Amino acid sequence: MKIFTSAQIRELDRYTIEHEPIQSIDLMERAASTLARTIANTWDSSVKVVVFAGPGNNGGDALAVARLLGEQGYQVAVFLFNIRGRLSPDCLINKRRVQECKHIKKFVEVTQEFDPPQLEKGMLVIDGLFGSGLNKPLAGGFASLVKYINASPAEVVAIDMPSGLMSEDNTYNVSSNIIRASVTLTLQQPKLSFLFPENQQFIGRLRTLDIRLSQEGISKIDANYTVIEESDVRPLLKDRNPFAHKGQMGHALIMAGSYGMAGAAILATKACLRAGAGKVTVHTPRKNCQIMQVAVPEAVLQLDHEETIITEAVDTENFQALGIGPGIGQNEATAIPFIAQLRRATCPIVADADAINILASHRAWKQQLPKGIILTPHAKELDRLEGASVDSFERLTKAHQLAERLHGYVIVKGRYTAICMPDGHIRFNSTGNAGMATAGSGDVLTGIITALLARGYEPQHACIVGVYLHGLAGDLAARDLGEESLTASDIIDYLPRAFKRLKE
Ligand SMILES: NC(=O)C1=CN([C@@H]2O[C@H](COP(=O)(O)OP(=O)(O)OC[C@H]3O[C@@H](n4cnc5c(N)ncnc54)[C@H](O)[C@@H]3O)[C@@H](O)[C@H]2O)[C@@H](O)CC1
Ligand SMILES: [K+]
Repeated sequence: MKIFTSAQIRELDRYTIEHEPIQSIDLMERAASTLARTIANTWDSSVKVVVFAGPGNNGGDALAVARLLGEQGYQVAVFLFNIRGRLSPDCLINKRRVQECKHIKKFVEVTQEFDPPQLEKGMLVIDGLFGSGLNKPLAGGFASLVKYINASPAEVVAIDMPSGLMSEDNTYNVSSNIIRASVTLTLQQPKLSFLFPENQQFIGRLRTLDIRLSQEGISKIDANYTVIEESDVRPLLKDRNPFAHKGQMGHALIMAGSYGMAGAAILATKACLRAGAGKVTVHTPRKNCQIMQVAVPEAVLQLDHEETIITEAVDTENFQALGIGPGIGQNEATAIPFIAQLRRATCPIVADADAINILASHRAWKQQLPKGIILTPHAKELDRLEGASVDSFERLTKAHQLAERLHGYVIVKGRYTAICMPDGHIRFNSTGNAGMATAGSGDVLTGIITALLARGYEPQHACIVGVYLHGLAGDLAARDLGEESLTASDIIDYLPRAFKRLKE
């Protein structure tokens, strides 16, 4: 699913109007009837409704919703804010329709002073002040109105977006001047800012309503942001040739673990095997020998000369992929061979966890990373690598600039894991759950992506399939076990089911 910017939403709007064709006022009516139907399915007509409408098309939607609910027997009070004496054409038409509607008993057009209505518990506020046309943070009277609504005990339904929230960049926004909705009914597709954790407090429960904007227009507009869906992943999966032998299924090298962190190596290796690699070799410190042999008998061990840390860079000629970093620590004796290893590797690489921390403390090394490398930081690791960010948008921007600079892939892990491609595209994962916020979950992802690379997936496909499978395995595990008790090992155990589901 594509995520459009506000400029692209306007473009799509115009495309739909021109090519369907449909009058813009009728498109607004279509959106409003879907909104009103959704509201009526959740709240019956005993609820008192207060509608706050702004001067643009978001306000137009809200006025149309007010009329439609009024016609269905809801008691609706409407406040239209027309401070500048200028309404969008469709907002103006809907203002007249509300004024002519005998079911609306209270309609107030606010041009100067505003005497706010009492908002009580059990009332429903419909927020149609601003949507995707907001061009700067709210201030003055609108900011006071937002604070008034937020302080009230009434439930708030936001139309398209919580008013005050920007579709993309909220870095310089003022959070107290943004509506905190209990439900957001967004039109056609979620906005970029909805994917960020710090904005969940404004959005509440999100529902995306299909208002049938032109499918042709949607496919023509090139979106920088997309959300990965199952239908995107299925066609990418490789078949296993019935005549295959293990030598053709990819030989992966995992460089992981230090003494006390053997678990990271075990998880990455197991995940790599479960994600379909034909053979997996693990390079790990000597002291991990026994535990690795017992925990993952399928893997081949390549022991470092050192007892407790990794101190060698090795030949990768016989491997089709290298996964490096989980649990390796940040000892300087590991860091030096680590960068040598990256330079020396002849196969695709996934670098995770301590690999990223080492890069963060050796800034100059970032320039030496091989093209096509896949880095998988979580938010904190990315902050260490690229400097702290004030919010998720800024962090995403840094990640995407890093991917462009490296000609590589930066996977920022989180609720909607973002894969930043070297060409500037960003793909968000839709699978996964809060249960996966648990130690070792990242090591599992490293193992999965390494396996896919070894199997011969293109790096961008390995990233997409990898994050999707990882999240899906977590979701299937959580369905059976619940989120609270989920462990990284459970994600590995459910990988077979995730594959099966995608191959069905
Ligand atoms: N393609 C779609 O998805 C459709 C969108 N529609 C609605 O149209 C909305 C977008 O409408 P508009 O583009 O008219 O934009 P908005 O209604 O979000 O706001 C635009 C108005 O707000 C003013 N404004 C912007 N920032 C302000 C600020 N900080 N303080 C005070 N005033 C400010 C602008 O000058 C303009 O008058 C969507 O959010 C949605 O609700 C629907 O009508 C149907 C189709
Ligand atoms: K709104």
